[in-house]
Amino acid sequence: MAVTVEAVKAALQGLIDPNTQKDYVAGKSAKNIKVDGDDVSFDIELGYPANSQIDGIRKQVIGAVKALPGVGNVSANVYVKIVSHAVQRGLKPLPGVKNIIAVASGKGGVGKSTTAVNLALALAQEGARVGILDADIYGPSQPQMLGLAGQQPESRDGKSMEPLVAYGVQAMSIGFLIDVEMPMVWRGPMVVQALEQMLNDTNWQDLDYLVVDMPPGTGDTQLTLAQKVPVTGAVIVTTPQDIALIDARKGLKMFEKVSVPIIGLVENMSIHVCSNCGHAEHIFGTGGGEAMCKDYNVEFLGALPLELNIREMADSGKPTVVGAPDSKAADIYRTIARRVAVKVGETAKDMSAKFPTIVVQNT
Ligand SMILES: Nc1ncnc2c1ncn2[C@@H]1O[C@H](COP(=O)(O)OP(=O)(O)OP(=O)(O)O)[C@@H](O)[C@H]1O
Repeated sequence: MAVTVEAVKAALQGLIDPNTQKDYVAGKSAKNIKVDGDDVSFDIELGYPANSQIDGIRKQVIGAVKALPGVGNVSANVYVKIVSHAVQRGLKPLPGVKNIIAVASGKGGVGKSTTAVNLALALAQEGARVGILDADIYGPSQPQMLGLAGQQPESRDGKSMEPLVAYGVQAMSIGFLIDVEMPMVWRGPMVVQALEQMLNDTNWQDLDYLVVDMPPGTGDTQLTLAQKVPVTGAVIVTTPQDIALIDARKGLKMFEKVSVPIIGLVENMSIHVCSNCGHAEHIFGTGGGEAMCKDYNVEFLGALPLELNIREMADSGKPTVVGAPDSKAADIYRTIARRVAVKVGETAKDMSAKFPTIVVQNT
């Protein structure tokens, strides 16, 4: 029986992409299906970085098509194409940056910066071009966590700045631009201007994702930033205790108010496993993050344990994803990163480049 394009399509329709949970036809990944005699070739386009996934997906799709009666050689070109997605109405995406992901928290100290850096590193490990912008005015910690402490960005033309680079991730920090010893009342008003400068005057090199480590909280400064930074979506980090969750809710509402889609929630310091006896304790309570996600119809991206190693590695300039890539925690960060990328891929695409600028002239 001769093989047909329809039969190949049906076979791909019967397979679920393990990351998007959609079949390859409904998810618009299957392209260019060609049948030449017995031989079949097709493309599978993934909208998220997938270094660790490509081989598995190639085997999965080739296996299913090979099982069709009458099929000879099967070749599948599985590749990644990350596109730019829409930002808040009235804002323009940044040139050279396809997607900005804000990492925020309702209150300080919940592990937002640690989550942001591991998220950026995990996206880079999966093959994406990634930058991190440290806008955490209360404690800019990205230079330390990336082993860049003491370094300063260079300017080649006296106007724009070159990002520093660590582990393949381009980095810029508000700590480079303002005196963090200065009292907060003076720093506050400078934050918005400094952030705009970092966004616009950094020579970001062709980024798929720019992760922005936002200042914690839901005050005026945070609201202004949420309005001014052209983001694709926001990730909220919280710990499971009630008091942090109340603040996380406020964070979620703040982004909703300014029409920024919520990518999901990360629960940090979820459980503590004693490194001596292995006993597991929910120090900050349990189930709060997931319950909140159900209430607000937001994706629960994952939960990180409270683990000495996570803090030590971040402090030493080699966060878990690069410092202990084979650890369980690194695996959780990578899973969260993949979910974030898939979720970004599902938001509305940026069409601004497709429309001509319309100028109304009185003649
Ligand atoms: N899962 C974890 N296990 C152990 N320590 C952690 C974990 N996550 C973060 N930490 C540590 O907790 C401290 C606070 O984390 P971090 O700076 O990421 O929080 P933050 O929410 O960004 O705080 P702020 O916004 O106030 O700067 C850091 O010392 C960090 O190393």
